[in-house]
Amino acid sequence: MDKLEEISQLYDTILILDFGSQLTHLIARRVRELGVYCELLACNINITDLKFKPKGVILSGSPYSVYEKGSPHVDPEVWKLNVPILGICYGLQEIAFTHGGAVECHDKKEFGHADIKIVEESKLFEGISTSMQVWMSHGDQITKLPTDFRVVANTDTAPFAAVENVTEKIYGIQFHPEVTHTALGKVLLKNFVVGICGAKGNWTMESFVDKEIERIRVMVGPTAQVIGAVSGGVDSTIAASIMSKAIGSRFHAVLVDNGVMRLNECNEVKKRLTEKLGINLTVIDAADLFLGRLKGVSDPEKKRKIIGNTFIEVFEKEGERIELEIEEDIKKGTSGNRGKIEFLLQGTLYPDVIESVSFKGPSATIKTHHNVGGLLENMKLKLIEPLRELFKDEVRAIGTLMNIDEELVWRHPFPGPGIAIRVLGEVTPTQVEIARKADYIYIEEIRKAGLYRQISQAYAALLPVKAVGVMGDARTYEQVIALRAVTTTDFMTADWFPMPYEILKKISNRIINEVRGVNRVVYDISSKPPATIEWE
Ligand SMILES: Nc1ncnc2c1ncn2[C@@H]1O[C@H](COP(=O)(O)OP(=O)(O)OP(=O)(O)O)[C@@H](O)[C@H]1O
Ligand SMILES: O=c1[nH]c(=O)c2[nH+]cn([C@@H]3O[C@H](COP(=O)(O)O)[C@@H](O)[C@H]3O)c2[nH]1
Ligand SMILES: NC(=O)CC[C@H](N)C(=O)O
Ligand SMILES: [Mg+2]
Repeated sequence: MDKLEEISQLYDTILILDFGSQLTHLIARRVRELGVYCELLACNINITDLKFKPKGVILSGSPYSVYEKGSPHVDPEVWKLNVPILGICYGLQEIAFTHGGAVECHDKKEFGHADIKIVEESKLFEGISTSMQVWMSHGDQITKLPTDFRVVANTDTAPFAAVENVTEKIYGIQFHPEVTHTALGKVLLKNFVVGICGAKGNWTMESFVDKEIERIRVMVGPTAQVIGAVSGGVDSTIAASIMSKAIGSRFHAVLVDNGVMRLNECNEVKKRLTEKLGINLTVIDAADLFLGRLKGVSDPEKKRKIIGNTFIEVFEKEGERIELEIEEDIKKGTSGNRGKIEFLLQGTLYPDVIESVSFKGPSATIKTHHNVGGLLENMKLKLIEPLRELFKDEVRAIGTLMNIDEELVWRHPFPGPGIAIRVLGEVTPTQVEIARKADYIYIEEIRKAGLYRQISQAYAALLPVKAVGVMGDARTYEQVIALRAVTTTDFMTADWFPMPYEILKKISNRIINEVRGVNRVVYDISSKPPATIEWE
């Protein structure tokens, strides 16, 4: 493999092994916040398959019990890596269980806040006084410490709240430093990652962009070409800018108009990408194809699958068209340094990757994200995903660094299946038009009120119900628009936004007056979970 192919070969990397805890991605967030690069992989990977030598390893928590049949365990090779290892909760229990200690279900469970007493000096607790408030979530406990380990901290109910074997460089804590409820959790993680592992905090977005451009150039080589799925969303736009900087006109950006984009979206995206970013974007009008296939379909999952598959089809066709064009040029000798299309660019982010690394396979399917990753299996193109290792806020930081318009960088995410999953029930051109107009007014008013940046995502959905109203003294029997606005950092959980009444009043008035077919507007006050951000 080329030396530049893996980001993990360029930065000091902490390896996080995931045992399936809901909190594992937070460990990754916290380590990245320290400026240290980390990768999250399934707990049962073969250590010999690792493409890099980590500076340290963190073992996550888990819903399982180490002693239960079928519970997940690490490849024992991990203990021979000779780098520091930190076990968190289940991770600690895994250390005890595999090193001759004992773990049992305990009648005193600890959920929530606890105070630990630090009873021994330890590098892990450097800069932290003799006690610390932590957040616990466990029902099992170590009942026998392996030999050569010592207790560093305890609580009234957990005698082994923190343990270590300094010679073997193995550390374990029963509490969760990755959650903000453990106030000094970040200090502890820094002590481990920087102090004990010696990882350099050189994971900055400046260095990332330069190295990524260089990595892409090496990967693509001097003549190959790249086709890119670009939606105008922040992820694919920034991926496209990086690609364009790396290989210039050998990059072909393609936007598919699937007939369920927002009002004026395709034109605006084309304008923005061409004028502001110098990216050559082809818009393919496939609206009729998509809407034709969606006719008569009201099941949300079916809609998503139809759209996902049609995306692939349209994309492949466009790839073939560009290929033919290039072949002609090659025959005529006018291709310059243009070779064949060998790569496909996508705006995939790390959360998408994380969802598929769990040791027990992807978590329960709640929604099939129209995932262009599905292209992988039967495509001859190799994938390039420059942002695959990044979280959304890191992508936004890159956008700011690259001087990309603030408006674009802070754009609310827009799902690939677009308005089709915001028109509940059957998607017809008329229904799409109603939702589109209402959405436009909604977002316009949010912007006017200066609230756009405070909200993480907002949109209007069209409900498949009719309600009675009275307009101009006449009875109406029309549809209902639901307004959704949420705040969130990671889009995995979200709160509904407390929209000021005055603004709601204005929006409701405008939608009912300006959008034919709507006589009621409601505001969605459900958080995620139990609801989700999109209605379908
Ligand atoms: N209409 C489209 N045309 C071409 N590619 C698309 C389209 N919609 C989505 N994609 C592709 O699917 C990927 C995933 O979509 P997603 O909405 O998650 O990301 P995004 O649109 O780049 O950013 P954002 O999350 O901010 O909307 C995009 O990065 C892009 O590669
Ligand atoms: O590109 C996408 N393709 C999809 O199929 C898709 N489904 C949901 N989303 C976006 O994901 C975030 C979480 O949405 P949910 O709470 O509805 O699952 C929100 O930001 C949603 O807009 C999608 N994005
Ligand atoms: N949060 C965890 O890792 C819990 C580990 C184990 N399931 C317990 O209850 O103790
Ligand atoms: Mg999008």
